[in-house]
Amino acid sequence: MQEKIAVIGAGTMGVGVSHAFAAAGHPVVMLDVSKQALDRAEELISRNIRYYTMLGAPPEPHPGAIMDVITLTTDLEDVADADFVVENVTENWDVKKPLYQQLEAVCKTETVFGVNTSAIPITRIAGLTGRPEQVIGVHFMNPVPLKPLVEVIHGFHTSDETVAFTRELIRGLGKDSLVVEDSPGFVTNRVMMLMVNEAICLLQENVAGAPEIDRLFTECFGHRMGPLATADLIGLDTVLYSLDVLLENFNDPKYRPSTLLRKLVDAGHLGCKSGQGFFSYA
Ligand SMILES: NC(=O)c1ccc[n+]([C@@H]2O[C@H](COP(=O)([O-])OP(=O)(O)OC[C@H]3O[C@@H](n4cnc5c(N)ncnc54)[C@H](O)[C@@H]3O)[C@@H](O)[C@H]2O)c1
Repeated sequence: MQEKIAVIGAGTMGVGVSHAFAAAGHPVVMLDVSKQALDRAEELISRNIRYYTMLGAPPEPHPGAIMDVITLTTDLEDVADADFVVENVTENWDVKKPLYQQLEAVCKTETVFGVNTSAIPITRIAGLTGRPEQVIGVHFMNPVPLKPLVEVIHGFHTSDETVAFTRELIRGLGKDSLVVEDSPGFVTNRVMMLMVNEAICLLQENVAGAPEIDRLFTECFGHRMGPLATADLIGLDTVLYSLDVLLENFNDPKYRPSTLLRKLVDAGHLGCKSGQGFFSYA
């Protein structure tokens, strides 16, 4: 019997994480506070299945197999018996904090909490629960079904059993994992968010246009995507929240988000998920 997975948050990451666990045969409960987000998630997963298979993800065993094992809900009681929670809600302490207090109250004592955050320290989140040894960072990359490696973050209290259990689950998805110690932004986003923010500053200063900035990275450095397209894929609100977390934690002005980034988020230009960011997505 495959472990039951609870995926909290049905946005950009929740969609991909649910897809990956369901494709590996796990029963998945996907929870969001927004019924609209759940409807959109269902539509996106169904649409992504054929697309990701074309790009190299394992095919569905039979049509409908992936959605068949995903239950959509807005009721937290439905995740009570999950073996593993992957939390993917908005990158904001005021949103995550009450959620962990609720999860702690509702989930069985054995449940392991996997935190899919871009930058918030895992030890800080673990401190919201009465089971800090069962809290671990699982930094999945977007789009989850196509990315071969997961950055796993070892919190101050995370136990060896929790690390082993989590890595085994990730192996079952056909992915590898790499364990790093807890620090804001971990390895990936401490570097990547700075690069993305600096690219936005260049655009703001009219040093070059968005296509030109990205082209220099794809064609000169061989990056698969430029920093601005990467920001659009992540979500500009998530980039902004992550920079705010890095700035708050390190108290170093090098993480100060560009004013253009803040303006675009205020304007509702959030990247791929809203249809418009630095580039347009029909
Ligand atoms: N976007 C990326 O590329 C990426 C990559 C790795 C990690 N992350 C992290 O994953 C998390 C989610 O990011 P995202 O891009 O999917 O965000 P998103 O804005 O696309 O989705 C967040 C979802 O969480 C839901 N939500 C908010 N509060 C909730 C609650 N209390 N209970 C249940 N659902 C709730 C929202 O309704 C929304 O559907 C963030 O912490 C982010 O930093 C994002």
